[in-house]
Amino acid sequence: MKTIVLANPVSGSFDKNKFNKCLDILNRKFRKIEVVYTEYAGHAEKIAKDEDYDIVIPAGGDGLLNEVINGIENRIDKDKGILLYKLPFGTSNVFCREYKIPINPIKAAEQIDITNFHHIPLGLIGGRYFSLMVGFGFDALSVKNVDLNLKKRFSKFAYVYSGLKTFLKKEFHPFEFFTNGKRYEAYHLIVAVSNKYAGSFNLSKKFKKGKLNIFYLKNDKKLNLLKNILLISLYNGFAGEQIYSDIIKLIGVDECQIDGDFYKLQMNSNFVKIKKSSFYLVNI
Ligand SMILES: Nc1ncnc2c1ncn2[C@@H]1O[C@H](COP(=O)(O)OP(=O)(O)OP(=O)(O)O)[C@@H](O)[C@H]1O
Repeated sequence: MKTIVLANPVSGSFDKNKFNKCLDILNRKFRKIEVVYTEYAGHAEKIAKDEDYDIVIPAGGDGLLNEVINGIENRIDKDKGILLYKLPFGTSNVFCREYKIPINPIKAAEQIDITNFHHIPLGLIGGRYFSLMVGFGFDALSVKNVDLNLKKRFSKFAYVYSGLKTFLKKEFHPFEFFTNGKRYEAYHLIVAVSNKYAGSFNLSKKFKKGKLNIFYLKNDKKLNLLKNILLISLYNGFAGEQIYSDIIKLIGVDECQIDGDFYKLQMNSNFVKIKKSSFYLVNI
């Protein structure tokens, strides 16, 4: 069994000492480990797609994990049964919170147990897979406007600041989507396969795992948007409309955030689909 650890040395909470301790633990557990430090955005995706391995352990944030997942899902031999685990060295580590991987990376390394594993639901839009969510409107623009220097210095608060600026300044545009035999119009939309959002908040108490959980606001009233931001942050719940589906056709919008990173879609007409991961997430 070949294990590859892909570390992003510029991820939000990367710490060389802690990482070395994690490697000591992993070296004791696995016989053959290769460690690669990413050198640029996209590097982890290329390795995950092209290299030979049985277990892959990204050490970084949700953006790094998203690259690894897209790398695996685009492999020719993606059904060979790759195992995946994650060491949380990111800014918000939403994926680890969703799947109850300890937020302390050393504890996460200690608790890895490759005798337990399962597929996880993924979303797919415009050729990109996601393990958390895709967001449009306020969600997308807040991520787009994050100042990367502020993110380096103030971590999560850079997102809060960007959200505030976006909320105060931006006008939002309507777009439409079709699902379950109906047409919907929205200004803000989150399509989630994970209930955890922006850290440890929950999107909904009625979240359905294995479905596209669709949260949308059908008007652009700022008060309505504010109410939702506050409700998610304070009460773990979304006050707008919530529906479930397996497939959505979305028209009139091409800017989104995927798993916390801004992404420009190639077209402004796209399907969002639910998929089962071809890899297995190692359980704890
Ligand atoms: N060596 C590198 N130099 C610059 N960018 C990189 C490098 N390696 C990976 N990246 C990019 O950095 C982005 C952010 O990294 P990552 O997700 O690991 O940390 P984060 O943003 O702090 O955490 P989170 O996504 O949980 O908030 C990723 O989308 C990835 O494409």
